[in-house]
Amino acid sequence: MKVAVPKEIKNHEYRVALTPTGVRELTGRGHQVSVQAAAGEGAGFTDADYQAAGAHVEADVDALWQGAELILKVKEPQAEEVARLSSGQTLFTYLHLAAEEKLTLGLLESGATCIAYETVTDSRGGLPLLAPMSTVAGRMAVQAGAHSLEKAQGGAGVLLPGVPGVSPGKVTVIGGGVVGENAARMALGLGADVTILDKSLARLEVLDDRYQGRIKTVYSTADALDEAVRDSDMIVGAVLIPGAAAPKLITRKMLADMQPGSVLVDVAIDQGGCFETSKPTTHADPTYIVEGIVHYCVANMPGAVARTSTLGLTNATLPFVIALADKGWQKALADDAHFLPGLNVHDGRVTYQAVADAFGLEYTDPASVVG
Ligand SMILES: NC(=O)C1=CN([C@@H]2O[C@H](COP(=O)(O)OP(=O)(O)OC[C@H]3O[C@@H](n4cnc5c(N)ncnc54)[C@H](O)[C@@H]3O)[C@@H](O)[C@H]2O)C=CC1
Ligand SMILES: CC(=O)C(=O)O
Ligand SMILES: [Mg+2]
Repeated sequence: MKVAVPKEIKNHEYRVALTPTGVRELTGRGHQVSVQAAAGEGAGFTDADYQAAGAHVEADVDALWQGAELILKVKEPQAEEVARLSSGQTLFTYLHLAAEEKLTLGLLESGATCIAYETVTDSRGGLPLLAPMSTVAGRMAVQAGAHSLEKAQGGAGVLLPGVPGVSPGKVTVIGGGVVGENAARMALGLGADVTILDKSLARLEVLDDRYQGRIKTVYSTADALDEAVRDSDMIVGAVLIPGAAAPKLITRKMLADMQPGSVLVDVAIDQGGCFETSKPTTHADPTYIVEGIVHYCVANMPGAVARTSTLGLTNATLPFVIALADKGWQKALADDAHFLPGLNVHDGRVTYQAVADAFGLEYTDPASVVG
Protein backbone atom coordinates (compact mmCIF):
# COMPACT_ATOMS: atom_id res chain seq x y z
CA MET A 1 0.00 0.00 0.00
CA LYS A 2 1.09 3.60 -0.64
CA VAL A 3 1.32 5.33 2.74
CA ALA A 4 1.93 9.08 3.18
CA VAL A 5 3.00 10.99 6.27
CA PRO A 6 2.50 14.77 5.92
CA LYS A 7 4.25 17.34 8.07
CA GLU A 8 1.74 18.65 10.64
CA ILE A 9 0.66 22.23 10.00
CA LYS A 10 -1.43 23.12 13.08
CA ASN A 11 -0.01 25.97 15.19
CA HIS A 12 3.03 24.74 17.17
CA GLU A 13 2.32 21.11 16.34
CA TYR A 14 5.63 19.25 16.21
CA ARG A 15 4.49 15.62 16.44
CA VAL A 16 4.68 13.22 13.49
CA ALA A 17 2.39 10.24 12.85
CA LEU A 18 5.06 7.66 12.05
CA THR A 19 8.64 7.29 13.33
CA PRO A 20 11.52 5.78 11.32
CA THR A 21 10.94 2.62 13.39
CA GLY A 22 7.35 2.53 12.10
CA VAL A 23 8.54 3.11 8.53
CA ARG A 24 10.83 0.09 8.84
CA GLU A 25 7.91 -2.07 10.00
CA LEU A 26 5.86 -1.01 6.96
CA THR A 27 8.56 -1.18 4.30
CA GLY A 28 9.58 -4.56 5.67
CA ARG A 29 6.06 -5.73 4.81
CA GLY A 30 6.37 -4.44 1.25
CA HIS A 31 4.54 -1.11 1.65
CA GLN A 32 5.73 2.14 0.06
CA VAL A 33 6.06 4.98 2.56
CA SER A 34 6.45 8.65 1.59
CA VAL A 35 7.29 11.11 4.35
CA GLN A 36 7.09 14.85 3.74
CA ALA A 37 10.47 16.55 4.00
CA ALA A 38 11.14 17.75 7.56
CA ALA A 39 7.98 16.03 8.89
CA GLY A 40 9.87 14.47 11.80
CA GLU A 41 12.17 17.37 12.57
CA GLY A 42 10.17 18.68 15.53
CA ALA A 43 10.18 15.26 17.15
CA GLY A 44 13.92 14.73 16.60
CA PHE A 45 13.84 12.56 13.44
CA THR A 46 15.78 13.70 10.37
CA ASP A 47 14.93 13.02 6.72
CA ALA A 48 18.03 10.84 6.63
CA ASP A 49 16.63 8.73 9.50
CA TYR A 50 13.47 8.13 7.43
CA GLN A 51 15.45 7.34 4.30
CA ALA A 52 17.58 4.85 6.19
CA ALA A 53 14.37 3.10 7.27
CA GLY A 54 13.24 2.80 3.65
CA ALA A 55 10.99 5.85 3.22
CA HIS A 56 10.89 8.13 0.22
CA VAL A 57 11.26 11.72 1.44
CA GLU A 58 8.94 13.95 -0.60
CA ALA A 59 9.41 17.70 -0.76
CA ASP A 60 6.32 18.31 -2.93
CA VAL A 61 3.25 18.32 -0.68
CA ASP A 62 0.82 17.99 -3.62
CA ALA A 63 2.60 14.89 -4.88
CA LEU A 64 2.67 13.46 -1.35
CA TRP A 65 -1.11 13.71 -0.89
CA GLN A 66 -2.06 12.80 -4.45
CA GLY A 67 -0.01 9.60 -4.49
CA ALA A 68 -1.36 8.23 -1.20
CA GLU A 69 -3.86 5.48 -0.44
CA LEU A 70 -3.41 5.74 3.36
CA ILE A 71 -2.61 9.09 4.99
CA LEU A 72 -1.29 9.11 8.56
CA LYS A 73 -1.55 12.32 10.58
CA VAL A 74 -1.64 13.45 14.19
CA LYS A 75 -4.02 16.42 14.33
CA GLU A 76 -7.44 16.85 12.77
CA PRO A 77 -7.01 18.02 9.15
CA GLN A 78 -6.76 21.76 8.72
CA ALA A 79 -8.79 23.41 5.91
CA GLU A 80 -6.03 23.12 3.31
CA GLU A 81 -5.58 19.44 4.17
CA VAL A 82 -9.30 18.73 3.86
CA ALA A 83 -9.13 20.28 0.40
CA ARG A 84 -6.40 17.80 -0.57
CA LEU A 85 -8.32 14.68 0.54
CA SER A 86 -10.17 12.70 -2.07
CA SER A 87 -12.50 9.77 -2.35
CA GLY A 88 -10.71 6.44 -2.27
CA GLN A 89 -8.18 7.69 0.27
CA THR A 90 -8.10 6.61 3.92
CA LEU A 91 -7.16 9.10 6.64
CA PHE A 92 -6.09 7.89 10.11
CA THR A 93 -5.63 10.67 12.72
CA TYR A 94 -7.29 12.50 15.63
CA LEU A 95 -10.56 14.00 14.33
CA HIS A 96 -12.68 15.25 17.31
CA LEU A 97 -15.56 15.81 14.86
CA ALA A 98 -18.37 16.46 17.36
CA ALA A 99 -16.67 19.77 18.19
CA GLU A 100 -16.21 20.82 14.54
CA GLU A 101 -19.18 20.96 12.19
CA LYS A 102 -17.23 22.58 9.34
CA LEU A 103 -14.56 19.89 9.46
CA THR A 104 -17.23 17.16 9.56
CA LEU A 105 -18.95 18.58 6.48
CA GLY A 106 -15.61 18.97 4.68
CA LEU A 107 -14.68 15.34 5.33
CA LEU A 108 -18.12 14.18 4.17
CA GLU A 109 -17.70 16.16 0.97
CA SER A 110 -14.21 14.72 0.34
CA GLY A 111 -15.66 11.21 -0.01
CA ALA A 112 -12.65 9.85 1.92
CA THR A 113 -12.67 7.17 4.63
CA CYS A 114 -11.78 8.87 7.91
CA ILE A 115 -10.79 6.85 10.96
CA ALA A 116 -10.33 8.66 14.29
CA TYR A 117 -7.72 7.66 16.84
CA GLU A 118 -9.89 8.86 19.71
CA THR A 119 -12.87 6.55 19.16
CA VAL A 120 -10.95 3.27 18.81
CA THR A 121 -11.75 1.17 21.91
CA ASP A 122 -10.15 -1.73 23.80
CA SER A 123 -11.41 -4.77 25.68
CA ARG A 124 -11.12 -2.99 29.06
CA GLY A 125 -13.45 -0.14 28.13
CA GLY A 126 -10.56 2.25 27.41
CA LEU A 127 -9.56 4.39 24.46
CA PRO A 128 -6.08 3.04 23.65
CA LEU A 129 -5.16 5.63 21.00
CA LEU A 130 -6.32 8.57 23.10
CA ALA A 131 -4.80 7.33 26.38
CA PRO A 132 -1.12 8.07 25.66
CA MET A 133 -1.86 11.68 24.71
CA SER A 134 -4.30 12.03 27.60
CA THR A 135 -1.47 10.94 29.87
CA VAL A 136 0.75 13.66 28.41
CA ALA A 137 -1.97 16.34 28.53
CA GLY A 138 -2.96 15.45 32.09
CA ARG A 139 0.63 15.74 33.23
CA MET A 140 1.11 19.01 31.35
CA ALA A 141 -2.17 20.50 32.64
CA VAL A 142 -0.79 21.09 36.11
CA GLN A 143 2.49 22.53 34.80
CA ALA A 144 0.50 24.93 32.62
CA GLY A 145 -1.95 25.75 35.39
CA ALA A 146 0.80 26.35 37.96
CA HIS A 147 2.52 28.77 35.59
CA SER A 148 -0.81 30.50 34.93
CA LEU A 149 -1.27 31.07 38.68
CA GLU A 150 1.75 33.41 38.65
CA LYS A 151 0.94 37.14 38.85
CA ALA A 152 2.67 37.95 35.55
CA GLN A 153 0.27 35.56 33.80
CA GLY A 154 -2.81 37.17 35.39
CA GLY A 155 -2.97 34.57 38.15
CA ALA A 156 -3.70 35.00 41.84
CA GLY A 157 -0.04 34.56 42.83
CA VAL A 158 -0.54 31.18 44.48
CA LEU A 159 2.31 28.65 44.72
CA LEU A 160 0.68 25.21 44.64
CA PRO A 161 2.81 23.52 47.34
CA GLY A 162 2.53 26.50 49.70
CA VAL A 163 5.43 26.94 52.12
CA PRO A 164 5.86 25.98 55.78
CA GLY A 165 3.14 27.89 57.64
CA VAL A 166 1.11 28.58 54.47
CA SER A 167 -1.49 26.13 53.11
CA PRO A 168 -1.00 24.55 49.70
CA GLY A 169 -3.14 25.59 46.76
CA LYS A 170 -6.33 23.67 45.99
CA VAL A 171 -6.63 21.81 42.70
CA THR A 172 -9.92 20.27 41.56
CA VAL A 173 -9.96 17.91 38.62
CA ILE A 174 -13.34 17.31 36.94
CA GLY A 175 -13.31 13.87 35.30
CA GLY A 176 -11.10 11.19 36.82
CA GLY A 177 -10.16 9.28 33.67
CA VAL A 178 -6.72 9.24 32.06
CA VAL A 179 -6.25 13.03 31.86
CA GLY A 180 -7.77 13.54 35.30
CA GLU A 181 -5.73 10.91 37.11
CA ASN A 182 -2.50 12.13 35.55
CA ALA A 183 -3.27 15.75 36.39
CA ALA A 184 -4.11 14.75 39.96
CA ARG A 185 -0.86 12.77 40.27
CA MET A 186 1.17 15.78 39.17
CA ALA A 187 -0.68 18.11 41.51
CA LEU A 188 -0.20 15.65 44.37
CA GLY A 189 3.50 15.41 43.55
CA LEU A 190 3.76 19.19 43.79
CA GLY A 191 2.17 19.12 47.22
CA ALA A 192 -1.20 20.63 46.30
CA ASP A 193 -4.50 19.80 48.00
CA VAL A 194 -6.18 17.65 45.32
CA THR A 195 -9.81 16.63 44.71
CA ILE A 196 -11.22 14.63 41.79
CA LEU A 197 -14.88 14.81 40.76
CA ASP A 198 -16.39 12.11 38.56
CA LYS A 199 -19.84 10.78 37.62
CA SER A 200 -18.57 7.20 37.76
CA LEU A 201 -18.54 5.74 41.27
CA ALA A 202 -16.57 2.77 39.95
CA ARG A 203 -13.86 5.13 38.78
CA LEU A 204 -13.83 7.02 42.11
CA GLU A 205 -13.44 3.67 43.90
CA VAL A 206 -10.37 2.83 41.80
CA LEU A 207 -8.83 6.25 42.50
CA ASP A 208 -9.60 6.08 46.22
CA ASP A 209 -8.00 2.66 46.44
CA ARG A 210 -4.96 3.70 44.38
CA TYR A 211 -4.20 6.93 46.29
CA GLN A 212 -5.33 5.81 49.75
CA GLY A 213 -6.97 9.11 50.66
CA ARG A 214 -4.11 11.32 49.45
CA ILE A 215 -6.45 12.46 46.66
CA LYS A 216 -10.04 13.28 47.74
CA THR A 217 -12.79 11.84 45.56
CA VAL A 218 -16.20 13.51 45.24
CA TYR A 219 -19.23 12.38 43.25
CA SER A 220 -19.88 15.05 40.62
CA THR A 221 -23.15 16.96 41.15
CA ALA A 222 -24.22 20.59 40.69
CA ASP A 223 -23.55 21.15 44.41
CA ALA A 224 -20.07 19.62 44.16
CA LEU A 225 -19.28 21.85 41.18
CA ASP A 226 -20.49 24.96 43.08
CA GLU A 227 -18.20 24.07 45.97
CA ALA A 228 -15.26 23.40 43.64
CA VAL A 229 -15.70 26.80 42.02
CA ARG A 230 -15.73 28.60 45.38
CA ASP A 231 -12.73 26.72 46.83
CA SER A 232 -10.26 25.95 44.04
CA ASP A 233 -7.18 27.84 42.92
CA MET A 234 -7.06 25.65 39.81
CA ILE A 235 -9.73 23.56 38.09
CA VAL A 236 -8.75 21.07 35.40
CA GLY A 237 -11.52 20.10 32.94
CA ALA A 238 -10.95 16.44 32.02
CA VAL A 239 -14.38 14.97 31.24
CA LEU A 240 -15.18 12.89 28.19
CA ILE A 241 -18.26 11.32 26.69
CA PRO A 242 -16.50 9.39 23.89
CA GLY A 243 -16.88 11.03 20.50
CA ALA A 244 -19.43 13.57 21.78
CA ALA A 245 -19.25 17.29 22.54
CA ALA A 246 -18.18 17.90 26.15
CA PRO A 247 -20.92 18.97 28.61
CA LYS A 248 -20.59 22.59 29.87
CA LEU A 249 -20.08 22.07 33.59
CA ILE A 250 -18.93 25.53 34.69
CA THR A 251 -21.00 28.41 33.35
CA ARG A 252 -19.96 32.03 32.87
CA LYS A 253 -22.19 32.98 35.83
CA MET A 254 -20.31 30.57 38.12
CA LEU A 255 -17.01 32.39 37.44
CA ALA A 256 -18.19 35.19 39.73
CA ASP A 257 -17.92 32.75 42.65
CA MET A 258 -14.25 32.00 41.95
CA GLN A 259 -11.38 33.91 43.55
CA PRO A 260 -9.95 36.41 41.03
CA GLY A 261 -6.80 35.03 39.43
CA SER A 262 -7.91 31.40 39.79
CA VAL A 263 -7.13 29.22 36.79
CA LEU A 264 -9.25 27.00 34.54
CA VAL A 265 -7.33 24.47 32.43
CA ASP A 266 -9.77 22.99 29.90
CA VAL A 267 -8.09 19.87 28.55
CA ALA A 268 -11.45 18.75 27.13
CA ILE A 269 -11.31 21.70 24.72
CA ASP A 270 -10.66 19.35 21.79
CA GLN A 271 -14.19 18.03 22.28
CA GLY A 272 -15.53 21.60 22.58
CA GLY A 273 -14.52 22.25 26.19
CA CYS A 274 -16.34 21.71 29.50
CA PHE A 275 -16.43 25.35 30.65
CA GLU A 276 -18.92 27.74 28.98
CA THR A 277 -16.26 30.43 28.56
CA SER A 278 -13.64 28.15 26.96
CA LYS A 279 -12.45 28.72 23.41
CA PRO A 280 -9.52 26.96 21.75
CA THR A 281 -6.12 28.63 22.17
CA THR A 282 -2.68 27.81 20.78
CA HIS A 283 0.75 27.27 22.30
CA ALA A 284 1.70 30.66 20.83
CA ASP A 285 -0.95 32.41 22.95
CA PRO A 286 -2.26 29.81 25.40
CA THR A 287 -4.28 31.84 27.92
CA TYR A 288 -6.89 34.59 28.13
CA ILE A 289 -8.86 36.08 31.00
CA VAL A 290 -12.65 36.14 31.44
CA GLU A 291 -14.24 37.70 34.57
CA GLY A 292 -10.78 37.74 36.22
CA ILE A 293 -10.27 33.98 35.71
CA VAL A 294 -7.29 32.76 33.65
CA HIS A 295 -8.31 30.22 30.98
CA TYR A 296 -5.78 27.81 29.40
CA CYS A 297 -7.44 25.96 26.49
CA VAL A 298 -4.77 24.57 24.16
CA ALA A 299 -6.28 21.84 21.97
CA ASN A 300 -2.99 20.14 21.10
CA MET A 301 -1.13 20.23 24.40
CA PRO A 302 1.05 17.17 23.64
CA GLY A 303 2.45 18.90 20.55
CA ALA A 304 4.64 21.00 22.85
CA VAL A 305 6.50 17.92 24.09
CA ALA A 306 6.67 16.38 20.65
CA ARG A 307 9.49 13.92 21.23
CA THR A 308 7.83 12.17 24.17
CA SER A 309 4.39 12.47 22.61
CA THR A 310 5.39 11.11 19.20
CA LEU A 311 7.01 8.05 20.76
CA GLY A 312 4.02 7.49 23.09
CA LEU A 313 1.43 7.97 20.34
CA THR A 314 3.13 5.85 17.69
CA ASN A 315 3.71 2.96 20.11
CA ALA A 316 -0.09 2.80 20.37
CA THR A 317 -1.05 3.50 16.73
CA LEU A 318 1.52 1.29 14.96
CA PRO A 319 -0.36 -2.05 15.23
CA PHE A 320 -3.47 -0.36 13.76
CA VAL A 321 -1.40 1.29 11.00
CA ILE A 322 0.08 -2.10 10.10
CA ALA A 323 -3.41 -3.66 9.99
CA LEU A 324 -4.68 -0.87 7.68
CA ALA A 325 -1.69 -1.20 5.36
CA ASP A 326 -1.66 -5.00 5.28
CA LYS A 327 -5.39 -5.64 4.98
CA GLY A 328 -6.95 -2.41 3.68
CA TRP A 329 -9.41 -0.43 5.80
CA GLN A 330 -12.44 -2.64 5.22
CA LYS A 331 -10.90 -5.91 6.37
CA ALA A 332 -8.84 -4.27 9.13
CA LEU A 333 -12.01 -2.79 10.65
CA ALA A 334 -14.18 -5.85 9.97
CA ASP A 335 -11.66 -8.12 11.71
CA ASP A 336 -11.43 -6.03 14.90
CA ALA A 337 -14.56 -5.01 16.83
CA HIS A 338 -12.51 -2.43 18.78
CA PHE A 339 -11.04 -0.84 15.65
CA LEU A 340 -14.46 -0.53 13.96
CA PRO A 341 -15.72 2.36 16.19
CA GLY A 342 -12.76 4.36 14.90
CA LEU A 343 -14.63 4.80 11.61
CA ASN A 344 -16.27 8.25 11.77
CA VAL A 345 -16.84 9.11 8.10
CA HIS A 346 -16.94 7.00 4.93
CA ASP A 347 -17.88 8.03 1.39
CA GLY A 348 -20.04 10.98 2.45
CA ARG A 349 -21.69 9.18 5.37
CA VAL A 350 -21.29 9.67 9.15
CA THR A 351 -20.56 6.33 10.81
CA TYR A 352 -20.22 7.50 14.44
CA GLN A 353 -23.48 8.03 16.33
CA ALA A 354 -22.39 10.92 18.58
CA VAL A 355 -21.08 12.89 15.58
CA ALA A 356 -24.33 12.36 13.65
CA ASP A 357 -26.30 13.43 16.75
CA ALA A 358 -24.15 16.55 17.26
CA PHE A 359 -25.11 17.96 13.85
CA GLY A 360 -28.47 16.28 13.12
CA LEU A 361 -26.90 14.21 10.32
CA GLU A 362 -27.98 10.75 9.22
CA TYR A 363 -26.09 7.90 10.93
CA THR A 364 -24.83 4.84 9.05
CA ASP A 365 -23.79 1.75 11.04
CA PRO A 366 -20.06 1.24 10.39
CA ALA A 367 -20.61 -2.54 10.29
CA SER A 368 -22.76 -2.02 7.19
CA VAL A 369 -19.94 -0.38 5.19
CA VAL A 370 -17.12 -2.78 6.01
CA GLY A 371 -18.94 -5.67 4.35
N1 LIG B 1 -6.22 19.38 24.92
C1 LIG B 1 -5.45 18.37 24.58
O1 LIG B 1 -4.35 18.55 24.07
C2 LIG B 1 -5.88 16.98 24.84
C3 LIG B 1 -7.17 16.73 25.20
N2 LIG B 1 -7.60 15.48 25.54
C4 LIG B 1 -8.99 15.39 25.91
O2 LIG B 1 -9.18 15.24 27.31
C5 LIG B 1 -10.50 14.74 27.55
C6 LIG B 1 -10.46 13.62 28.60
O3 LIG B 1 -9.83 12.48 28.02
P1 LIG B 1 -9.55 11.14 28.86
O4 LIG B 1 -9.11 11.45 30.23
O5 LIG B 1 -8.69 10.28 28.01
O6 LIG B 1 -10.99 10.49 28.92
P2 LIG B 1 -11.47 9.30 29.90
O7 LIG B 1 -12.59 8.64 29.20
O8 LIG B 1 -10.31 8.49 30.35
O9 LIG B 1 -12.01 10.08 31.18
C7 LIG B 1 -13.14 10.90 31.17
C8 LIG B 1 -13.78 10.85 32.54
O10 LIG B 1 -14.81 11.85 32.56
C9 LIG B 1 -15.83 11.34 33.38
N3 LIG B 1 -17.04 12.14 33.14
C10 LIG B 1 -17.87 12.13 32.05
N4 LIG B 1 -18.85 13.04 32.21
C11 LIG B 1 -18.64 13.62 33.43
C12 LIG B 1 -19.31 14.64 34.16
N5 LIG B 1 -20.41 15.23 33.69
N6 LIG B 1 -18.81 14.99 35.37
C13 LIG B 1 -17.69 14.40 35.87
N7 LIG B 1 -17.02 13.43 35.22
C14 LIG B 1 -17.48 13.05 34.00
C15 LIG B 1 -15.93 9.88 32.98
O11 LIG B 1 -16.61 9.10 33.94
C16 LIG B 1 -14.45 9.51 32.87
O12 LIG B 1 -13.94 8.98 34.07
C17 LIG B 1 -11.00 14.29 26.16
O13 LIG B 1 -11.84 15.28 25.61
C18 LIG B 1 -9.73 14.17 25.35
O14 LIG B 1 -9.94 14.28 23.96
C19 LIG B 1 -6.74 14.42 25.53
C20 LIG B 1 -5.43 14.59 25.15
C21 LIG B 1 -4.90 15.87 24.71
C1 LIG C 1 -5.82 14.03 21.76
C2 LIG C 1 -5.41 15.21 21.02
O1 LIG C 1 -6.22 15.94 20.52
C3 LIG C 1 -4.01 15.55 20.91
O2 LIG C 1 -3.16 14.77 21.34
O3 LIG C 1 -3.72 16.61 20.35
MG1 LIG D 1 -6.78 17.88 20.46
